[in-house]
Parts: sequence; C-alpha cells; structure tokens
Amino acid sequence: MDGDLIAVQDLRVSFASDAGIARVLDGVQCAIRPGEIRGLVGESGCGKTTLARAILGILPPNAARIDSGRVTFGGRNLLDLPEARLAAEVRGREIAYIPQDPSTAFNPVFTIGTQIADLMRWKSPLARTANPPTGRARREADHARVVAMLRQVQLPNPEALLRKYPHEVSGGQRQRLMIAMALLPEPKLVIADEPTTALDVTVQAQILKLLKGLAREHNVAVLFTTHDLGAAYEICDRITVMYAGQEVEEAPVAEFFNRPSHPYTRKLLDSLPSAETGLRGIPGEIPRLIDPPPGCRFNPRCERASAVCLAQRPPPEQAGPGHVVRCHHRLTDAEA
Ligand SMILES: Nc1ncnc2c1ncn2[C@@H]1O[C@H](COP(=O)(O)OP(=O)(O)OP(=O)(O)O)[C@@H](O)[C@H]1O
Repeated sequence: MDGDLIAVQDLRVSFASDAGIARVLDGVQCAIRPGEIRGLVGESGCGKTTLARAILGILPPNAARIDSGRVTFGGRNLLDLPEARLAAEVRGREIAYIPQDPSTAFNPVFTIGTQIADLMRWKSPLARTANPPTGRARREADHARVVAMLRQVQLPNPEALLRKYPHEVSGGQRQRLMIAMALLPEPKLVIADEPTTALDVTVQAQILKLLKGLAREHNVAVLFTTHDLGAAYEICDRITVMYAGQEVEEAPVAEFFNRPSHPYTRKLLDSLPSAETGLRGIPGEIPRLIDPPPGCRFNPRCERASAVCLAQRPPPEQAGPGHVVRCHHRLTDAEA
C-alpha cells in the first residue's frame, strides 16, 4: 500500500533438513507504516524470527531458501539487493536489529566504547551528510552523539560505561546498550526480536517502556516479535498474529484484544492466565512444517474448520479499519 515503510508480500521460506523440507513461511503478507510499533505474535516456532531474518537478509545461507516473495523498502525489493549493498546501505543503518540475547551481540574482548566507536565508523549518520567532518572532528562528534544516546537510554555515567567490557554490565544495561546502538545510525525501522526474553520481569517492563518512548521520539517504526501478549499490549500500535508460518490476523491493538476475528487469536487470548480460569493451553499441537496441513494451517486444531479450510488458504478480508483476517469462518462480533 502507498505510504507503507516496508511491505512483505507473499513471502515463502523453506529450510532443508535431514527429515525433509520445512515450509516455514507460507505466503506471508505484512506491511508496516512509518513510525508504527508493530507486534508480531505467535507460539514458538511459528516463524517470527525467520520473518525478521528474511527482512534483514540474515537467514542461514546453507539451510534456508527464499522460494518467493518481495520485501519492498524504500522502493527496492530487499530480496533482490546484492549482499554488499544490503550490508552497506540497509542492515544496521536504515533497518536496525535488536537480538533476543544481547550477550551474544557483543565481542567479549573489546570494551563497549571500542565496539560502539566501530559501529559509528561505518554507520554514523554523519557519514551521510553532505560535508561530513573527518578525522578527530568526526570522532569527537560521533562520541558526543554516543554519550547523548546513552543518556537517552537512561544509562548513568556513560563515559565510565564506555570503558567497561560487556561482562561488566548487567543484562538490562546490555539491552539498553543494544537499543542505543540500534538507534544511533538513525534507522527508519528497528526489528526487535523478543528483546526482553532474557531479562527478568521488572526489567522487561522498563526496557519496553523505554523502547516505545524512544521509537516515538525518533519517529522510528518497530517490528517487535514476541510470544508475550502482555508485552505486545504494552507497546504496540498494531499486532499481526502468525500461526505455523502463515499470518492469520492483523488488527489495531485495542481491536485485537476486544474484537479478535480469527479463532486462533481467540484461543491465544483465552490462553492468557486469569484468576478465574487459571492457565489454559490451546488443545492440539503445532503442525510439523515438513508436511503441514493444507489450506489454513490451523484447521486441525480449529472447531470451526470445514472442507474449504483444507482446500484453500483463506484470502485476506477486511474485518474493520486496519483489521484484516484470513479465515473462512471468522468470528462474529458477538462471538469475539
Ligand atoms: N536453521 C534452521 N534450520 C532448520 N529449521 C529451522 C532453522 N531455523 C528455524 N527453523 C525452523 O523454522 C521454524 C520457525 O522458527 P522461528 O525461529 O522462525 O520461529 P519463532 O516463531 O521465532 O520461534 P521462537 O519464538 O521459539 O523464537 C521452526 O519450525 C524451526 O524449527
């Protein structure tokens, strides 16, 4: 759609393994507007990380294959862009990445300051200005940006922190550093892949609040993958639900929680623990992606499934403003 920052269209990705070919993304559609915070939710193994990695061009080269699709960003199809251009122009610059576990993102043998200086050497926004300063002037200007950004992510005493090694700071501080490093190149999109999974609950909430505040302040869009619906509720404008490699529903956050249209979304919401119901799982199992169910992949677990659900994947249908659902038997308002 016109005005989208990024549009993933009909993306199909498969992984080769000894057991056969797993069709991990099956015709995924997902478009994000500038400045929007988008949640990508679904159970473990539904393909969230694979979608994030496909956008960034960092799928494992020997195992993964892109079978079809487009990722349109800035008028280009990122899937067609040569790796050298993707690395130089897009990844870590226009699209930044915050990984699940920040401890693996740092090199343990260099100080944090050295690693951030290295990032700025390649990805500083100053390098993109008409007459960038050079030599010492550039280093000093970049350093001032780094210190200001560390203050924005609420890391106290930035100068001392830059002299530390990654193991000398806490997990929460490392994740704040990752957010700072993602924002320093002034990207248009940040892909945050389960960014708080490795942290304890109170720190998680602080980091999510920080990420949301900074994304708004810098007008950066965020693709936030999570299996935690509570976290998605806290920070997202819109939510896309994936099931076994297919996106099934997309809705503005209030609509998502109040008026879900897809039976799977309903079950996901019902599986949230509450005082009345306790913990409830979703009956049945996630399908094997080597021989997935035909049509709508949720059909074996869906009480509403009929012959058409096995014959054809439902096309996207409008269920409200900005609300799209793929279901042959979607819930009515009364059932939602
Ligand atoms: N390198 C790989 N080789 C083979 N299969 C893979 C590989 N990476 C992922 N897969 C498979 O792709 C499917 C989707 O995995 P993915 O990590 O994208 O899911 P996810 O929704 O991000 O899960 P999680 O929430 O656990 O991170 C899974 O079935 C997984 O086993």
